Amino acid sequence: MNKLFIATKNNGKIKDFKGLFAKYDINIISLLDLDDSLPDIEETGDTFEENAAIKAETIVKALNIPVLADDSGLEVDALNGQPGVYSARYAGVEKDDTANLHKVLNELEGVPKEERTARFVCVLALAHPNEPIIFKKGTCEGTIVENPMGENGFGYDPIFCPKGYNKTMAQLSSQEKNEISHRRNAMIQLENWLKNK
Ligand SMILES: O=c1nc[nH]c2c1ncn2[C@H]1C[C@H](O)[C@@H](COP(=O)(O)OP(=O)(O)OP(=O)(O)O)O1
Ligand SMILES: [Mg+2]
Repeated sequence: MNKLFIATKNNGKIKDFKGLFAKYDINIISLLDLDDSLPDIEETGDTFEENAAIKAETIVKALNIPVLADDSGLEVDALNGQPGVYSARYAGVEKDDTANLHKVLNELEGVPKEERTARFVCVLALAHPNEPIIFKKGTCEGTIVENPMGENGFGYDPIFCPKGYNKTMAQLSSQEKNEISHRRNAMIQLENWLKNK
């Protein structure tokens, strides 16, 4: 079976990718499968593309294998696109999903439903040793609800209602999320690019 290394430590992303890659019979491996010999990767970029490139290229250099990386986040229109690239550390502490989503809800207190539009963004970077890196982007439009609902998914899923749905992303099954998500839409772009290469 073919293997693909994804430069992430996020279990939620890994679960999404396992679903998205299932039809290809590709075995997903990630930073969670390595011992702690690699230092933590600092995401110092100002854009999703920069951070995705940092993650992918760091691991290509370390392991000399092809690597896929995902940098993603939530853009809230009433907050001028915040938390954006800072989504994982919006409330200050790195990767505290609950604190992060409550900060968004607090910032949006009193903002009426029609002004609570937002989107998830996912930039995938595919890097090979000695080849140019490629980027593909996917989005998923929706609105921010008033109270967290649902237990599935990760991150901001409990407060994000995808357009055309009456429930949050965390109330969808992982299969349903994978039919509409920003990650899936970026994957479609990547698949099309690889097919026509
Ligand atoms: O499908 C999603 N459903 C809900 N929330 C999501 C999703 N996709 C990204 N997000 C949020 C989580 C985190 O707050 C930030 C990603 O930050 P980001 O740096 O790309 O990922 P991360 O630090 O969790 O893992 P890693 O860098 O090891 O891949 O956006
Ligand atoms: Mg990160």
